[in-house]
Amino acid sequence: MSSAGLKSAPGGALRGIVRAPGDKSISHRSMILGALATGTTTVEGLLEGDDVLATARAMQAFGARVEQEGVGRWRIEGQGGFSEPSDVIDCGNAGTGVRLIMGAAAGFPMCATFTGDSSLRGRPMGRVLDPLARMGATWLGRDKGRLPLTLKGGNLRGLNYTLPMASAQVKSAVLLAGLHAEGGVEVIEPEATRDHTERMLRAFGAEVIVEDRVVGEKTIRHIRLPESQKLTGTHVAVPGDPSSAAFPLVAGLIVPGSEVTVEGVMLNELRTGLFTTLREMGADLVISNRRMSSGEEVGDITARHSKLKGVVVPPERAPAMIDEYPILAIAAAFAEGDTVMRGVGEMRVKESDRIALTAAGLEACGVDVEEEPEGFIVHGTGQPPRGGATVETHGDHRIAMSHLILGMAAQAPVAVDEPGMIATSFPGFADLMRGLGATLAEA
Ligand SMILES: O=C(O)C1=C[C@@H](OP(=O)(O)O)[C@@H](O)[C@H](O)C1
Ligand SMILES: C=C(OP(=O)(O)O)C(=O)O
Repeated sequence: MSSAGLKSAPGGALRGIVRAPGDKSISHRSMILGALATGTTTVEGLLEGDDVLATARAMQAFGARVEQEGVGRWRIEGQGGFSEPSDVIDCGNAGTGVRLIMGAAAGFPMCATFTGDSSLRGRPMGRVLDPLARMGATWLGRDKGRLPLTLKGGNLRGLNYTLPMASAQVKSAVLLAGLHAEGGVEVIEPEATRDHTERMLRAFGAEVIVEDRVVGEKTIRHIRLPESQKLTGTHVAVPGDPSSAAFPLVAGLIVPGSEVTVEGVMLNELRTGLFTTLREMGADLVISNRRMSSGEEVGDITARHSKLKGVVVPPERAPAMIDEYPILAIAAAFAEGDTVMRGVGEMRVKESDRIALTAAGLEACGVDVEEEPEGFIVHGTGQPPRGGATVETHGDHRIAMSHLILGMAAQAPVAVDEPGMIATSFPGFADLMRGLGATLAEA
């Protein structure tokens, strides 16, 4: 990892056609389900980011054979289950990796010790450990369920679990544990979250029953996994990541004269809240070439420089864009009027406290931001912000990329520390942006 910072500078229009990197959520899941399944799983378009590579190593440690066959092309020989690892499982920076793997591992009668980098060791794991403990798993670790911790699984009982927070990671951990629980599991979602685990379980041959029940004004989703599901290896084509596509697309919207197309972006509506919001702000975003790929809709998205206006983002949209608020806040800094983002308390427990760091980064760049306990408001003036700051990222890839995009259209360059962390989700970010014409240099 480079210790130098990275700096972006305002320059000419951004133009070109690029491919979105593979979706991180689906990439993790393809490794984990491939290892749990019996037989061969082949993956194309895998995101070879640090988070997913940590999950690949973990799957090897649990007994699967995992091999890279070419760029983005991987083969996993699953053993139909996990065997006890002989060393600590280090999930690096990945909340998705460790939470889903703990869920999967809980199904087997063995001990596994998990850790991660300093950011991951600070993130709450109780949200996964609580339902797993109710199913009969035990764990030993620090107060509040922070990593490192040791989990002992096996002989799980079924569970009917209402998610206390909108979290696809918690839902997925319960479903994966449920593969080996007597009576199966049911997860009840007060707010629907990304459904990649459900879709992929089906693709591997499991029965997953999803029912939407209307209760008053709300629709509550019930996801049931009956007991004794068998997974069989399959082929997974990983679609492009909308969370990564967001960066070049917002750059296209805020840099004058730009036209940027990102091809092959997944359009699952539980992931595309950002694009809906940007359109409400007046963004010229056009989706073309809609098609299906491995059970997910994908399309090409073109962004042209646009005059944006502030909006109130409906809080119920948060699960469909939870990782995209930092880059939305950058777009909001160029918009005229207030952009109100509420109901996003979950942002505080990501790789960093993303509400605090987005607000601090924008303020350092001359933008007026109001922070609230569970949200924030960006007061845009319709003019490019001043920029001219070095932004602290606390090792958060999305905070780093967001502020580098800001620097491409601000009045003065913007630098970020720890740019190496960008490789957790978007290893080719700097080169891809340079290919579009952006000015990015070591700082
Ligand atoms: O399930 C997933 O792949 C993810 C779920 C989200 O986390 P939560 O489940 O904590 O909301 C998201 O922030 C993360 O980047 C990926
Ligand atoms: C929150 C994120 O990932 P994770 O929870 O997997 O670390 C993210 O990629 O923005």
